Amino acid sequence: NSCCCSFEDYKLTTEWLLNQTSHRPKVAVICGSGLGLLADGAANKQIFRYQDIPNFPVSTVQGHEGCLVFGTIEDTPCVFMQGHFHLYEGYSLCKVTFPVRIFKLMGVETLLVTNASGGICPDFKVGDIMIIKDHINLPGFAGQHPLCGPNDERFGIRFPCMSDAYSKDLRRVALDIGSELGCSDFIREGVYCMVSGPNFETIAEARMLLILGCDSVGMSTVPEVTVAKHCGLRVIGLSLITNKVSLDYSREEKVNHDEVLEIGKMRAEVLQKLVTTLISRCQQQSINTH
Ligand SMILES: O=P(O)(O)O[C@H]1O[C@H](CO)[C@@H](O)[C@H]1O
Ligand SMILES: Nc1nc2[nH]cnc2c(=O)[nH]1
Repeated sequence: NSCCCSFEDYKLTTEWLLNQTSHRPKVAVICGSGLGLLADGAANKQIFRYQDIPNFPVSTVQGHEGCLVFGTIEDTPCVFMQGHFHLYEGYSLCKVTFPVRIFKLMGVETLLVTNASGGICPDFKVGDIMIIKDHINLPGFAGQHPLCGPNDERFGIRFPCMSDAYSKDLRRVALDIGSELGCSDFIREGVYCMVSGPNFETIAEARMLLILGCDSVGMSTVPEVTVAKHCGLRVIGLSLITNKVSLDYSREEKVNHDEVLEIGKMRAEVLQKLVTTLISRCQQQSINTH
C-alpha cells in the first residue's frame, strides 16, 4: 500500500509539462463525473490527453474525458482535469493523487475539487450544490490512505493536520457567489463521505452513513484533498447532488451512472458560472493575503 511513485517520477512529469506549455497555473480544478464542461469557459486553451503525458494514469470511466486543459479564466492561469481517477478503477491511491503533486510542483496554490455524489441528508434535493465543509475518509479508516508508506518531506510532514481541510474563507466566498447568482435555495454546505465503490450503497449502509454524520456520499475526492493539504495547497470543494440515496426499504427508485451524468448536464451552466467566479475571486483573495 505504499507509494508507487518516486520524487523523480513527479519531477519528470512536471518538467515534461513545463516544457510543453507556457501556462503556469495558479488554480487547479478537478472535474468530477459529467463535469468536464467546467473547462469550457477558459480562454487560450492548450489540451493534453492523459495518455500522452508521461506517468499519467488514464480515465476509464464514462463521463471522464481524460484531458488536461490549461487556460485562463479572466486573468487567472488555471489547469482543469477533465476526469479524475478512482480506487474502483484499480488504481493505487498514489496514482489517483498523482496529478495533485504535479500541480504543486508546477506552482499551483489552490485546488478546486468537484464531484457528483448521492444525497444522504434527507433535506437535500437532486441538483443541489453542496459546498464541502468536511469529509469522512472511510477507506482511510481501513488503511487505504494515500499518505501511507514512507513520508517524503519534500511534499509535507508525516502527520498533517486535517481539521481545516476545506478553506473557511473560500467556503464563505462560494456562499456569497451563490447568493449573488441567485442560487441560494440550492446551495448547501455539508460533509462528504468517500466509499471505495463501485457499487452504490445498500440501504443499511446509507442508514449507517446518516448516523455517522455524512450529508453526501461518493467514490472520489478525499484522497486528492488529503494529498493537497499535505503539500500545502488551499482547497475548496463542490459536490453536485445527482441522486438521493435510498434510506427506506419501501422506495423503488434505483440509482445509475447515466442519471448521475444527466444531472451534471442539467446544472452545467450554473456550476460553470460558480466555478469561474470562484476562480477569479480565489486569485484576488490570494493576492490580498500575500
Ligand atoms: O466522484 P465522481 O467521479 O465525480 O463521480 C461519482 O459518480 C460516479 C458514480 O456514478 C463515481 O465515480 C462517483 O465517485
Ligand atoms: N457512492 C456513491 N457515489 C455516488 N456518486 C453519485 N451518486 C452516488 C451515490 O449515490 N453513491
